Amino acid sequence: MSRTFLKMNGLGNDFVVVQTLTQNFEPTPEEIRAIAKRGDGGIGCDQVIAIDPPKAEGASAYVRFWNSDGEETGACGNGTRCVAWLLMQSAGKTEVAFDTVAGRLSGVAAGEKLVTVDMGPPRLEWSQIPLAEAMDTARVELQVGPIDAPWVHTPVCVSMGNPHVVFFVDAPVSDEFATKTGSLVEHHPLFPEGVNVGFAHVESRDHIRLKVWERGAGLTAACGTGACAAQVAAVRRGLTDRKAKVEFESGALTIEWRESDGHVIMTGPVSMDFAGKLPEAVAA
Ligand SMILES: N[C@H](CCC[C@H](N)C(=O)O)C(=O)O
Repeated sequence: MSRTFLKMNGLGNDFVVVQTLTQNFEPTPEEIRAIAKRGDGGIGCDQVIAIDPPKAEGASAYVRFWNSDGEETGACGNGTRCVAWLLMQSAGKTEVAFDTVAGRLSGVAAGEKLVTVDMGPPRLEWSQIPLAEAMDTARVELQVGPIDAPWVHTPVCVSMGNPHVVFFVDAPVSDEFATKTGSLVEHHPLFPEGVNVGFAHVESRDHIRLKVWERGAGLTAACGTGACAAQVAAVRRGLTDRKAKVEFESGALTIEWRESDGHVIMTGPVSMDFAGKLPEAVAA
């Protein structure tokens, strides 16, 4: 049975979205890698997303995310905006709720191909990131080898349903630095499930410049959950107000760590690139 897909992106962080109306999409890690591969017969993307039929009352779908390395992840902010937009478009609605591994998310239309998503509350406990039990010191100096790091502070760890570590740096970092450092930290023993690595430069109390090395996907053009994590970390450090623009080289998201309920609200664009059919080999 052939499956169609939609190629979408949020600020250049790109996705192959498979919408299954009946039979759930149950790809193997190899099939995900084959889809995500750029060139050589692959479609090419940072994450693969499955929109499956809902499993619970009140949800329009059950959504899963896989990184290009084939591993499933609990959250994907830019992908969540794209899914919310798709579901609202197909239902002719301006709001939607759907379930993910990390819980129920809700989205509302915020303008032409602009979506606001409630990403839920950040998880800040050691065990929720998760961090390795063995290292229970409050201040963990990540010894990541001889790196001419322009960063200032001990990193801050935040989960948005997926693990993030945020380094505050005193100048925006290069792709080369983010790649060298991010790939070292991604599999550091402090993070038993791996980690997404953000490098945040605080420009002002409502503006952060961010670059993210993503777990299982590498350097991406933008990272929605990374933007949420960076803003939560900056508020915790007293560096930004509750609402800020989090800017990537490809564009910006508005992130608010809402005072009233502690939820993180993300607003940003979605783009539809093209539609296609999955190669037979992975269309099972
Ligand atoms: N690009 C996604 C993040 C994917 C996170 C993934 N790399 C993980 O393993 O958690 C975003 O917009 O939030």
